[in-house]
Amino acid sequence: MSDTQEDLGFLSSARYGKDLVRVARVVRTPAADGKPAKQEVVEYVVRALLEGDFAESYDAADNTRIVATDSIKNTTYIMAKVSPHVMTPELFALHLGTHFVTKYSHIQKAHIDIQSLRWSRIDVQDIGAHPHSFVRDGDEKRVVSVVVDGTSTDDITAIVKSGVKDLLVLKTAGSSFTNFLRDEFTTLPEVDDRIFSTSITCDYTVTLPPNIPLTIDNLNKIGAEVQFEKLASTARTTTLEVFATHDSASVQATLYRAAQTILSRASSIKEVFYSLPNKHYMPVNLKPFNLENGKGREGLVEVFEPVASPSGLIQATITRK
Ligand SMILES: O=c1[nH]c(=O)c2[nH]c(=O)[nH]c2[nH]1
Repeated sequence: MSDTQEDLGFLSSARYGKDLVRVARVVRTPAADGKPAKQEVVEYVVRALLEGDFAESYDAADNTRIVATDSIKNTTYIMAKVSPHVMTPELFALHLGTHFVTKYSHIQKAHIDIQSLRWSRIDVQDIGAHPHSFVRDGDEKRVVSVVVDGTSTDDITAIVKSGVKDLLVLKTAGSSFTNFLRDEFTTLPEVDDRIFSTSITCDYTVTLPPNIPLTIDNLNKIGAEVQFEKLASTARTTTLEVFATHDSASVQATLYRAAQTILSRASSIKEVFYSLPNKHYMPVNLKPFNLENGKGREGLVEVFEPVASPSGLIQATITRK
């Protein structure tokens, strides 16, 4: 199709960048003051997308203001080498995003998403946590989503969301589902005992300190004030604790309780979003084999068929009042 065709639409939004940039960073601390040498590693999957004044690359095939996605990828690797904040994904994302909007005057916003994969230290008998050997500790990822906005002529601003995804949990008691709407479309029996399993996605929105302007030089101060690692640990631990201990009337009610508990434990979190698939475990009918598989309170179900699909999907955002 020719570019001389009449435009019927206008470019109402656009962003571009590099996705799935995989980078691992090792930090080595030599032995000193009687302490043994230690190494740390992070492994990230980064998406960096830019917004700005480059409409002409779409509507006039003019690339002169396009920072190549290849350069965006290179920037990610360079930052992984030079950024003092690389080991904390929120600060690394803020560094990368602030870099793009300050270096290029025609770039207004940077959307930086990072998934941090789990490398946990290997526990060795008689040694404890190994100084430089790690194990992939499950599918769970720590996720960070940062939008750095340099549109204003005043301060640069940012929205920082953090959380987890693919955190798979299951409980074999303490979950029921009763009193739901019944009509001619309903076949689901009420159950006062069931398996509750979900793969947790949680995103919480962090309030950045209003008195510290967002600049690359201020990232240390911002990090010290917000304590992103502590927030991540609070959100994860609280999510798991509430899942384990809440007497669940529904996925909805447990989601709500977990979010409220996070808000009560972390004053710098202003909003919590959860996405919880209800991964169904169906009781297997063993009657054809003259076997009981649960009946009433006395005989609880013992054999289940885990069902991959369909699943329920329960989502909500709880915002601090
Ligand atoms: O916790 C639940 N919430 C629902 O909305 C629902 N719907 C359903 O069929 N089972 C469940 N479980």
